Amino acid sequence: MEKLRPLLGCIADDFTGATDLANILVRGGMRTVQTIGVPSEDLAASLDADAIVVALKSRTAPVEQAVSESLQALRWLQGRGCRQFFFKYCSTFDSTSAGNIGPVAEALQAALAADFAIACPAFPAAGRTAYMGHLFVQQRLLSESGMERHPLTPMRDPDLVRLLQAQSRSKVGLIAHPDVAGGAAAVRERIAALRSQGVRLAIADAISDADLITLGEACADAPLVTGGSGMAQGLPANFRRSGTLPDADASLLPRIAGPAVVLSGSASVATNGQVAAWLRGGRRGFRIEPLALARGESVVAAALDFIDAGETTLVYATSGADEVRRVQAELGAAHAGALVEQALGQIAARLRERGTRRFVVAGGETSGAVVQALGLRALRIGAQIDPGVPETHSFGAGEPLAVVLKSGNFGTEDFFDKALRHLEGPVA
Ligand SMILES: Nc1ncnc2c1ncn2[C@@H]1O[C@H](COP(=O)(O)OP(=O)(O)O)[C@@H](O)[C@H]1O
Ligand SMILES: O=C(O)[C@@H](O)C(=O)COP(=O)(O)O
Repeated sequence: MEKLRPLLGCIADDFTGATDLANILVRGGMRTVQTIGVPSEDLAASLDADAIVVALKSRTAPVEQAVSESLQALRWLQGRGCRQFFFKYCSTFDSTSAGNIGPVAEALQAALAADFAIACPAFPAAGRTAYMGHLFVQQRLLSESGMERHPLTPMRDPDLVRLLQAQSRSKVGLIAHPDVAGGAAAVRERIAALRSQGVRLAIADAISDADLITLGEACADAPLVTGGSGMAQGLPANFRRSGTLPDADASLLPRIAGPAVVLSGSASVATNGQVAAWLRGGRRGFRIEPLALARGESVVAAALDFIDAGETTLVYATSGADEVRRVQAELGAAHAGALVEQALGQIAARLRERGTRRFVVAGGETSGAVVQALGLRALRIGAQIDPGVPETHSFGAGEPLAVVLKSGNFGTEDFFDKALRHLEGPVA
């Protein structure tokens, strides 16, 4: 088979966010692989894809580190021959108070000699919309959505132009909704006007998928696009229009058989509902107690004893906000998180040795820990299970595994069952 040259090179600031973006690209008909960090050259040879997403863990890293890792990823993607580049951040614009999004976007712009880039975190399918430069989560402004209390990236300003301007050296502008509603030509006109005023980065409004398609079309010739996963929705059509992307189902993956496990270290509201629904259904569950881990009890061994290859087990540290606060007050948030992540990582690695082949993981940080403990290097992206969450298969690191990485906020209440049913699906 002829080897594909990638068209789109993406840099994502976290693992589940990378998977979310890859899912959008696959739905747009682009065969997509996600790499765990910047890959080594030996993996490059097996990366046959229309789009490559390099997953970094740079969202909460110090600014200089986020910039240097993003530039390293860019150089690697340029070396693969990508024609356009996408910087993916969270649909809630998660950035530290020092602000990684502006500096990374500006560094990528400088490296690509791109004097203008759009910035649009909107993802209406997940309830994130941007209007007049203000970001909403469902019906609430970002700063009143709960995100203002996020432990690592508290989002207290919903005015994204002001926020991005505070993070950036260059002038930030706005492509407001009336221009977006006017279609791709109106957006291009607005971009030309902003450029003539010296604006180099502009927040773009979007309240619907149609708006995102318009913005994507307007960015057909842009060397760099930045945004949430939704902003990538319109990009595959550009490649198809230019004749570089054939019509194909990009989501086909063969079936991987073998025992399954669900690992949840996510503390978010959606995951709490999913864990509760699983347990309410009388399904097998093993609770990881961070305080027991801190006391040095053999929690990992107990979990491994409890897990039954015949019946899928949920291993979870997921707890309500009050319980997490109580644990964090005792252990410190970072230590508590590290203990849980390490335990879930160890359990995953041991289960793989015991023959488990299918892993459903909940939580961004948790996914990072599990993927690293399993030594995964790259994932081929399959069909969507729920918005933002596709099935993936590992490759380039031993026998392939079926892996589902669920961002904390994503998925319906029956997500774990749905994901397991999906992995059982017909052989492609
Ligand atoms: N019961 C708990 N007490 C304290 N920390 C926890 C608990 N359960 C999970 N954690 C930690 O909270 C963090 C959750 O982050 P993440 O995995 O990104 O999911 P989410 O962002 O959906 O909450 C992880 O570091 C995890 O180890
Ligand atoms: O854009 C989004 O909302 C997601 O892709 C994402 O990045 C979520 O991050 P986590 O909640 O940390 O998984």
